Amino acid sequence: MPETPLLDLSDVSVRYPGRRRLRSTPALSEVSLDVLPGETVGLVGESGSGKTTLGKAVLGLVPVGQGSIRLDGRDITAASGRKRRELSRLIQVVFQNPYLSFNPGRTIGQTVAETVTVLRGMKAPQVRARVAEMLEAVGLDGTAAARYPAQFSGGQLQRIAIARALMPAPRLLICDEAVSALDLSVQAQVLNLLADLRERHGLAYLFITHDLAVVRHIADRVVVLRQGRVVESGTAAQVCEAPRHPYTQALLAAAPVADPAEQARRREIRRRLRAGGAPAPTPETHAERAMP
Ligand SMILES: Nc1ncnc2c1ncn2[C@@H]1O[C@H](COP(=O)(O)OP(=O)(O)OP(=O)(O)O)[C@@H](O)[C@H]1O
Repeated sequence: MPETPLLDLSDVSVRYPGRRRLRSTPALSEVSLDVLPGETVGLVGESGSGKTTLGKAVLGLVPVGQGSIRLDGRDITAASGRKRRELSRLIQVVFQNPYLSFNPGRTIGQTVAETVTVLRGMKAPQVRARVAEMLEAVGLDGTAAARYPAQFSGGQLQRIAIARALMPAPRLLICDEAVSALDLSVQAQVLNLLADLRERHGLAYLFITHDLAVVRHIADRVVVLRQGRVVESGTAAQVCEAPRHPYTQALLAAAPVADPAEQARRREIRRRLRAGGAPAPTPETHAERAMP
């Protein structure tokens, strides 16, 4: 029997209020995707394609106009109240900018503790022990709890944001451009940390990014969004190395890369796309070479 998806979106459409109904395009149109337990699904697309809106729909932050969202088989499309609080425990999110994710006047320990205090009603000694455990899980020592955000680098703050998200023992982590603000070497460290946490905690990820190199590195499967619609999906290797849809090919060709040979290949792909011909993807992945 096929495994029940942890997250299952079926024909989900979202339209923001205030947009002119007849003339505007919805932010999401009939999007279907699923994430299996312990799986990493990359969601890619250029700016405005609807990636964040999809994450918000899963988190219940925007209303779903049509379609359904199921978590572990339960319909959560319009969950509210107690059910929504339970879901908040199971689905956590890490955002792009670690500097905006923290209150500068609160210690790291206070900030990391927030989710369990709110969601699980834990007592103080349990909370302190769990904070120390989670900080250690992301590679920081216990003294970090007493310090303030300004005393940490961007990469360390993103580790702390991940520790905070792990506090209530979620099953799904939505990473919305979670490594985009970090420079390449720090990015690689955080990606490795996420892969390691997945092994140890059986976490599943919905990994939202505009960066196909990152997705190639971390995802099992990739879904490509364009103007709120899924244009392509498949394994990370297939989508990143032999994309079928011209939009995915263009995304790949636009991704920055340091290697001159790869740059030449990209120029050729762009030239062919402009000329209306089919680009010829090579089996060699530039994405791996782009990662340190
Ligand atoms: N609060 C909002 N009100 C109205 N329209 C919105 C709102 N948020 C997003 N949109 C619109 O919905 C569409 C999808 O936006 P969304 O932020 O989901 O895209 P994205 O792929 O995450 O882009 P980015 O990578 O720039 O964050 C865009 O046309 C955007 O302008």
